[in-house]
Amino acid sequence: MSEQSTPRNTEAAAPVHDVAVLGGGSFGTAMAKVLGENGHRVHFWMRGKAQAEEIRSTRINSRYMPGIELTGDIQPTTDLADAVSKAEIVFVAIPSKAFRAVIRENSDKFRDEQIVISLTKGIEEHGFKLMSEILQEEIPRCRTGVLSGPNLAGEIVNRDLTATVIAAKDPDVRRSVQDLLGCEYFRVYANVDVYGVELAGALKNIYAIVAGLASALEMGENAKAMLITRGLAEMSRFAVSLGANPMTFMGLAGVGDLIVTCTSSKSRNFRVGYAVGQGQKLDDAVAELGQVAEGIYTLKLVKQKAEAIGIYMPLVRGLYEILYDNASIKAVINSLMMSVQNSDVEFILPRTISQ
Ligand SMILES: NC(=O)C1=CN([C@@H]2O[C@H](COP(=O)(O)OP(=O)(O)OC[C@H]3O[C@@H](n4cnc5c(N)ncnc54)[C@H](O)[C@@H]3O)[C@@H](O)[C@H]2O)C=CC1
Ligand SMILES: O=C(CO)COP(=O)(O)O
Repeated sequence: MSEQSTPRNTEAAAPVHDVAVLGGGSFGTAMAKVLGENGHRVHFWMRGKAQAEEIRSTRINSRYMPGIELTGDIQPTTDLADAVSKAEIVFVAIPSKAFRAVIRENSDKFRDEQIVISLTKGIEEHGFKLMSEILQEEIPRCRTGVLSGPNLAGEIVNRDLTATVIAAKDPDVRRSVQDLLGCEYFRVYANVDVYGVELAGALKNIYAIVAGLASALEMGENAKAMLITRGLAEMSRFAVSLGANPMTFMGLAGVGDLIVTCTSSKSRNFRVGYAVGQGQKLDDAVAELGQVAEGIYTLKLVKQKAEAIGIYMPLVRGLYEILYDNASIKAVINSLMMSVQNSDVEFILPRTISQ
């Protein structure tokens, strides 16, 4: 049977699997919902007892997904060891700041060869580690992968059509995740460039903040296209210098995720940028959001790293100056517009190094 005609998750074909989702925020909830609707038994771990109790009794996570009913066999729990021990595959949706601590504290709960997939789009502060690297360091006995793509949680829970990417070296890991998550509204494409897929997911958050800022300033549609495209050039330049495959940036985890987060006010990173563009202080914008906007941390780390390894990232530098050095937005824009006019696609025509 050809790939196109293979039925997915038909009632007769789909076996029930035990899976764990770690993290009771927006994205953990969205992925738990997809897995539950696909007929799997979901051990849904979160820190808060009250939150777990609420989901158990009402089937709703009111703080992160108000009004969305979690149907299927989703079992909220605060017992991480129990959730992981029962699961064939574990999905981790813990913000990057807490990711290592949660995995390290519980590293002995994971089994040899167990599949563990990061859903987190961020970078660890010390050592510039991505989440898959943290998994490899903390639980090297496990088989790991990364899921990333244009995946706004608020749309997935409404069953809006969505596609994502599973990146893993091991083909069994890729296939298992495709089988578990794929359904009539959620498609899972595969990639082997784990580093590129993961780095793309973290980097695009920076440009979503830039796009939010531009939107608040009503810069226009041409400016929006310029920012997204130059953001893509900048993030792929950086990622390729660290070993990512440039072609990954043409896929869903690259340009796909960049488009959705740079054009949608459903993106938390976009919303932070928009608020700052309207004159709000960064701290106030983040506090008002009440959810994680990974880009504000990623920005600092990427700026430092880019300077350390000599990668030209004018949008990163400009946004950093606005958010952290109180630079005037107008002055930053002017300096970006008046910098040396350079190559469009530097994989075709190398940039002239004169800025
Ligand atoms: N929401 C979205 O649309 C998407 C989010 N992601 C990524 O998923 C990751 C998680 O984000 P969201 O769920 O959206 O964030 P969120 O802000 O909605 O929720 C964060 C969750 O993490 C929990 N948490 C924080 N520190 C913890 C700790 N020490 N131990 C246990 N739990 C802890 C919080 O209690 C909360 O349940 C982020 O890296 C984000 O970039 C990826 C794709 C889409
Ligand atoms: O990663 C996301 C969509 O793919 C979600 O973006 P935000 O974290 O900005 O909401």
